[in-house]
Amino acid sequence: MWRRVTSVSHLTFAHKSTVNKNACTFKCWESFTTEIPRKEKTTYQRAKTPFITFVLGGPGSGKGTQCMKIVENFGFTHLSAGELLRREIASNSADGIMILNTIKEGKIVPSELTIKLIQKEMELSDNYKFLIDGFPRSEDNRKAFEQIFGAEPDVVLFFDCPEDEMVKRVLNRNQGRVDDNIDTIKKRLKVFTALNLPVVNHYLEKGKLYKINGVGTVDEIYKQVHPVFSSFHFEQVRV
Ligand SMILES: Nc1ncnc2c1ncn2[C@@H]1O[C@H](COP(=O)(O)OP(=O)(O)OP(=O)(O)O)[C@@H](O)[C@H]1O
Ligand SMILES: O=c1ccn([C@@H]2O[C@H](COP(=O)(O)O)[C@@H](O)[C@H]2O)c(=O)[nH]1
Ligand SMILES: [Mg+2]
Repeated sequence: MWRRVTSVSHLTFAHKSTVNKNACTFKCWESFTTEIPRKEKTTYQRAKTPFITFVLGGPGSGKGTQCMKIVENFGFTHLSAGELLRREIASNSADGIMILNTIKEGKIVPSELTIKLIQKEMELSDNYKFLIDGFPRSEDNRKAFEQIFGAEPDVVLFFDCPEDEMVKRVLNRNQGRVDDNIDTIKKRLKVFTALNLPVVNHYLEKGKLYKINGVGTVDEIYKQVHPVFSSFHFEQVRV
């Protein structure tokens, strides 16, 4: 069993690629001063450091669907940024109307607001493995996250899917989302190309990107995803 601490203003992430080591002010885990080599046989649970995965891809590329399978197999906590924003709208928060209008337009909510919601969920969680789905959506999002958390992600998954397939899936989704209509989808695709692809390229250049072919059945796609996480030797929930 590992120990949690309640205040971390004096602590830092024991993270390989820390950007701003003193920026982490949220409740997290006792950190080690020695660096943990990636993919060694030691489990990350013993390492007690947050393991952060960004899950990227266009609208309808299958991020949420694959996240469910990763949770099931590797015990991650799934944080969908879009879902957190929709929850904020539903709770009639002060920012609700602004978030709703932004989502209807397929635009991006200010970074600090989204990061605040993600940070709150991470604080509430006892887990150390996080899937952050649909974030960062822009270079501004990415830089703000790295500044505030003082850390970069360990893994970035990118679901690569043709636009016509993504449009088809979103229009068939049937979950009553205000942005699942052809007008908003077109806007979201433009925003994805203009603002999200630069983030994908950034992590490609950093060697952190795992590009997954997002076409095929859910299980066929997951076959590409599973080895990404098994290579880290987590204590698996289910094989
Ligand atoms: N491989 C697949 N083949 C066919 N349909 C799929 C596949 N993966 C997911 N879907 C379906 O496509 C729709 C979109 O998938 P999902 O919600 O996982 O995408 P997403 O990337 O999270 O989208 P968004 O960014 O809009 O939240 C869902 O209805 C889902 O059931
Ligand atoms: O980091 C984020 C994530 C999402 N948004 C807004 O929400 C919608 C829906 O997001 P999904 O990931 O598809 O659920 C997205 O189009 C953005 O408008 C955001 O602003 N920032
Ligand atoms: Mg989703």
